[in-house]
Amino acid sequence: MVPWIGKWFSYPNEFKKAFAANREQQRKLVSHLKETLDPKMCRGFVDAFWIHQDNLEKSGITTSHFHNENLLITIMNLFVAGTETSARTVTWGLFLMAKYPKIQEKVREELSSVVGNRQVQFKDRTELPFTNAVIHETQRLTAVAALGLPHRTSQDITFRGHFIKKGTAVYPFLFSVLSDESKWEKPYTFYPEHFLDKDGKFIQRDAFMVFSAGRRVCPGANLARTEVFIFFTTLLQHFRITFPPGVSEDELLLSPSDSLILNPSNVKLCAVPL
Ligand code: HEM
Repeated sequence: MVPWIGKWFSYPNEFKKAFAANREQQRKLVSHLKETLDPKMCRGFVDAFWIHQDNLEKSGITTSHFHNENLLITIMNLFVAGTETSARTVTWGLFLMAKYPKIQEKVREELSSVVGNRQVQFKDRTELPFTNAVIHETQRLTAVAALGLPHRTSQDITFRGHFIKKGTAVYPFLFSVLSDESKWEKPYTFYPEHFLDKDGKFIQRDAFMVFSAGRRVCPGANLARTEVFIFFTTLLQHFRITFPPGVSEDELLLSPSDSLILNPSNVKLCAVPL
């Protein structure tokens, strides 16, 4: 189902090297922030972490989770989980707008009639059902985090007739629910109508699980929804997204490049100012 995943295991050294380089980059960033820390002026998450750690140490608590290793890993998690996912969702959205110019025009018309020339705000979403449906459909079809993250079974369990031993790593393969033929009218087609009722009103769908579900559902989902909505709509307000000259719409394939967070292959798009 996901043949590219084999490559991750074929090149473990490449993976380890990339991880080590990333870690070194974050370490430098954190050291710089520590050197320039002013406890009276908190600049963000890392400063808040240091200040809290310092307070705990001053009160004699040395066994908390606020230690350097946790800080580094948390920052790496936030960068990986919080930037690639949202950025690639917007990239896919623009890619699909180039591939489906009539849908792009319909989004722009809705934006123009509801928002006009002012800056889009997240609360406008309720008045923009078609645009909202296009963004949801982009996320459904392209499933940037198709594989979810690994979980581990906390006990022996039999699931749909399959015995799974305690401690087994399991992946919530989200692409399966996002393309389930019993849930979606046209699972493999870009079809914003999946999220619209017959009167053109936006509808939520239970099978829309791009952020996974349950206790480990993506904690950044609300931030991601806001970011994706604001970036996508603002770009479409100001630019027409087209293919580069000489590239036909058929050449823009929906198959993603090999990666844990799925990205369109070899995309080059033009943003023409309006
Ligand atoms: C379109 C954007 C995003 C998508 C599609 C997405 C999707 C996901 C998915 C599928 C998971 C795995 C959940 C599971 O284990 O079952 C996850 C986990 C996570 N996401 Fe997101 N995410 C997005 C944006 C963000 C943002 C903006 C942040 C934070 C700034 C974030 C932070 C995290 C973290 C920290 C986890 C791990 C949670 C844990 O291990 O319990 N994500 N995300």
